[in-house]
Amino acid sequence: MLGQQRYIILADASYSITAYNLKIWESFTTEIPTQVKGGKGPFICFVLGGPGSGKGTQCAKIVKNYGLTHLSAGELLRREIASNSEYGTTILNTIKEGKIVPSEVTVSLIQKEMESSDSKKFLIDGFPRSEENRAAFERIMGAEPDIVLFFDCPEEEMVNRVLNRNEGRVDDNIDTVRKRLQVFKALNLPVINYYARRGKLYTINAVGTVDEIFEQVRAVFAALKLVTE
Ligand SMILES: Nc1ncnc2c1ncn2[C@@H]1O[C@H](COP(=O)(O)OP(=O)(O)OP(=O)(O)O)[C@@H](O)[C@H]1O
Ligand SMILES: O=c1ccn([C@@H]2O[C@H](COP(=O)(O)O)[C@@H](O)[C@H]2O)c(=O)[nH]1
Ligand SMILES: [Mg+2]
Repeated sequence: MLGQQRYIILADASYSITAYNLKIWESFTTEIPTQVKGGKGPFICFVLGGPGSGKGTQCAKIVKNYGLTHLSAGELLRREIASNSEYGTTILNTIKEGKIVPSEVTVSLIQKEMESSDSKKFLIDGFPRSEENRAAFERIMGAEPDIVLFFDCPEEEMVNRVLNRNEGRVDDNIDTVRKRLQVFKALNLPVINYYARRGKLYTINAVGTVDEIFEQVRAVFAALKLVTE
C-alpha cells in the first residue's frame, strides 16, 4: 500500500520554503557565491528525495539559473555500465534490485568528476543514499555539503512519475520502484534527518508544477546569498 503521507523529518531543524519567504527574498540577486563565506573548498549542494521526486528535473533548472555543475550519481553509475567497466555488471544488478552500489565505487566516480572540473559550485544529485555513503564521502573527499535540498513527495506521486518516465531505465518498473522506496525509507531518510539536525536541510514541497517547485528552490538560493554576504 502506497502512502499519501509525507515523511517525518525533524521539522524544527529543517527550513521549509513558504510564500512569505519568497516575498522577502525575491528582490535579492540570484547569483550565488562560489563558496560559502569562510569555507575553503567548492560550494557543494546535495540533492535528495525519493525515486521520481523530481531531483533531476529541478537540477536542470538550477544549472540553467545558477550555473552549478550537476553531478547525478545515478547517471555516473549508468555511464559506468554503458562503458563496460569492470564494475558494470555489479552496478547493473544493484540498480535492477534498487539497492545501493558500494560507497567506494560511487565516491570515486564523483571524486573524478569534481577533480577534473574547474567548477567551484557542485550540485550532487541522488547522493549520499545511506549513512555509509555519507561517511565515505566525508572521509575520501574531506568535505561536507554546504546545503542539502530535500524534495519531499508522496509515494503515490513518485510511483506515478517513475512509471510514466519513459526513458528506458531498467529500474523504472513497479517491482524495482517498490524496492527503491523501501531502501529510501530505511537508508536515505536517516541521512536527510542527519542534515536536518546539522541545520543544512531545506525541505521543498515536491508536489505542483515544475515551475512552482522551482520557485521554492529559487528562494533557497536567494537566502543563501543573503547569509553569505
Ligand atoms: N513537478 C512535476 N510534476 C509532474 N511530473 C514531474 C514533475 N517533476 C518531474 N516530473 C517528471 O517525473 C519523472 C521523474 O522526474 P525526475 O527524473 O526529475 O526524478 P528524480 O527524482 O531524478 O528520479 P530518480 O531518483 O528516479 O532519478 C520525469 O518523467 C519528470 O519529467
Ligand atoms: O549514490 C547512488 C546513486 C544511485 N545509486 C543506484 O542507482 C539507482 C538510480 O539512481 P537515481 O539517483 O535514481 O538515478 C539507485 O536506485 C541505486 O540503485 C546508488 O547505488 N548510489
Ligand atoms: Mg534522477
